[in-house]
Amino acid sequence: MEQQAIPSWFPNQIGEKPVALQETVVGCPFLSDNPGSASDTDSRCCYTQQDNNSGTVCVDQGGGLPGAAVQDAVVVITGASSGLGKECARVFHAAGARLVLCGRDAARLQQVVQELTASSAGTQRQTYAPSTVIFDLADTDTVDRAAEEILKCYGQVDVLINNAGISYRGNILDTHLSVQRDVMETNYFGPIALTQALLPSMVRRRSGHIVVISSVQGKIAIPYRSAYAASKHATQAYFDCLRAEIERYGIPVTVISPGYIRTNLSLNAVTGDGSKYGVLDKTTALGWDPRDVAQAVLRAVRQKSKDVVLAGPLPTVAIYLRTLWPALFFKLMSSRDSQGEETER
Ligand SMILES: NC(=O)C1=CN([C@@H]2O[C@H](COP(=O)(O)OP(=O)(O)OC[C@H]3O[C@@H](n4cnc5c(N)ncnc54)[C@H](OP(=O)(O)O)[C@@H]3O)[C@@H](O)[C@H]2O)C=CC1
Ligand SMILES: CCCCCCCCCCCCCCCC(=O)OCC(=O)COP(=O)(O)O
Repeated sequence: MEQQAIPSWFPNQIGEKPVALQETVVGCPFLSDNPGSASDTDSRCCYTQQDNNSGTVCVDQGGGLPGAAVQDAVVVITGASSGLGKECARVFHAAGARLVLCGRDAARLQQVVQELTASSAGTQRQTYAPSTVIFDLADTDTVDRAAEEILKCYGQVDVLINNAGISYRGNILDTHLSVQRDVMETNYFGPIALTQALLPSMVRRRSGHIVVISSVQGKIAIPYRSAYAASKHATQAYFDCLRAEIERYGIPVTVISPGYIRTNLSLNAVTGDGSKYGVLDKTTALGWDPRDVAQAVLRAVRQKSKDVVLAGPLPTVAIYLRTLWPALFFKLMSSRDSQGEETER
């Protein structure tokens, strides 16, 4: 089994085009038609997800399903200063949520608040000026204080969206252990600390919803992403445990695992010595439009989805392969390694 040769026709490309840009559309036929159309009412995106009740994999065609109300809900979004977090802020704000936006940079968050407030002018729906709470998720000691501040904003949290995160580029041999630890602090310990700090108030109210933005790399591990993939695998595991433990309180847990998204993630990634990578990778530049991913997050919240994978056909097959034919998956990953890091960009 381990020695199996890879057929020459086998897809061998890690940075495949996302669904939105693919000719053969599997995930979301409407994304490529409407790059600028992301809006609260445009819920045609279809994607693979775990059905809320049966837990079976289904393709959600959107529309029609009864959903949880977002109007007036208190929604906390970490990493709201840029990328997916900022777009989530836009769609939840437009849907009438009372937002608490979190990040490390007060000025950038204030800029988001101003943009959202300006965008509300003339809209019919009741919208709210967002609040902000500034803290560093990697400094878990400050997270309890931040959670108190968050709770003070509206006295409750209805939806916590753990979105903030950082990526990594490097080979394990040259990576300092401190870098592995730092990525875990931001991507894993920070979000779980915040979740655990806010959870008791949700349990007391028998109400709330925990969402985490993981990644396809929470389901499969690819070369040169050890710190990132490990942090996302840990995230998946923790929130799967949490889902089972808190279902009895009526608090759903949603894990969202996107493929590449067009954001600053690769620019902000850290390398093996802790320095900034600073490159906009091709895979990132050609990734999903963050507005469309934010719409999918809104839908997942409304539908109380348990597990949503937003990925094109190759990553989707890779996820199944990892479980059903691991030897072939490992062979493919080693073949990526032998071609060098360039293949992941
Ligand atoms: N882009 C992609 O291809 C994919 C992204 N994801 C996930 O999406 C999420 C959002 O990333 P994305 O928008 O792409 O990337 P960005 O780099 O654009 O945004 C990351 C956000 O996280 C915040 N952040 C980073 N470190 C910390 C910290 N220590 N404390 C508090 N906030 C922090 C940043 O805020 P600031 O620096 O202002 O403090 C920023 O708002 C991440 O969890 C990422 O893993 C998942 C799959 C694919
Ligand atoms: C019979 C057909 C078999 C096809 C199997 C081919 C296997 C191809 C491997 C595909 C790997 C896809 C990796 C996708 C990674 C991804 O989408 O990551 C999302 C991120 O979080 C991006 O973060 P990064 O920092 O890595 O940019």
